[in-house]
Amino acid sequence: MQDFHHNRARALLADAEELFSKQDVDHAVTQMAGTLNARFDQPDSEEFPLVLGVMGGAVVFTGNLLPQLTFPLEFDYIHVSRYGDEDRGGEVVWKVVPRSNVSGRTVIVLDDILDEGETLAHVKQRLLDMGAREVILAVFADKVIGKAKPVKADIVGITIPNRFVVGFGMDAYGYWRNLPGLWAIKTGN
Ligand SMILES: O=P(O)(O)OC[C@H]1O[C@H](OP(=O)(O)OP(=O)(O)O)[C@H](O)[C@@H]1O
Ligand SMILES: Nc1nc2[nH]cnc2c(=O)[nH]1
Repeated sequence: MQDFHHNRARALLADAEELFSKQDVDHAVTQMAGTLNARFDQPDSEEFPLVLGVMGGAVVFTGNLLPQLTFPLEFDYIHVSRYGDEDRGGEVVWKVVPRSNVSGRTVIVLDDILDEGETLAHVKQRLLDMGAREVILAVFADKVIGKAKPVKADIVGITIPNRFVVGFGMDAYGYWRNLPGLWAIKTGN
């Protein structure tokens, strides 16, 4: 069993291509933090935004971004999945829904990737329905898919080509969320 996973994970990576190095990724996250700090770290600002990480893919992005934010905030998470262990999206499945603390708040949603946009469109709508005053979508990677998306990110770290990527929290078949850079895999493995 363990051999199977080792072999499959290694084969996946052997066929993959690094698109963004750890340095590229770090630089992009720091730029995103700068954008958020420019809005929320103001001397006379009384805003106290709620930052929501979208688990599981956003776990690494969230962990890297949060210590670079310099303003008072509340952190919480939601858990939504639509890909599971597949490389194609399906139905949006809520595993942990937003808590009632979103009502009346400015909510900053952190997610690893905006692909077809279905996940974040659902997330944004649910937060607005629950009474969020403003929803800011901050995505680490925005994929160029050649067609319109149901939602647009407000803050983007990197723009990536239309390939299935792993690393920096993103997985293929459950593998390689732990890679520090971003790699494109061959799909259909
Ligand atoms: O724009 P979309 O096409 O909807 O895809 C984007 C979503 O896909 C990934 O989640 P996934 O369903 O793989 O769950 P995970 O975060 O647990 O990996 C990613 O974390 C985004 O939330
Ligand atoms: N790991 C991963 N998850 C995704 N969810 C939507 N697009 C992607 C992608 O390219 N990679």
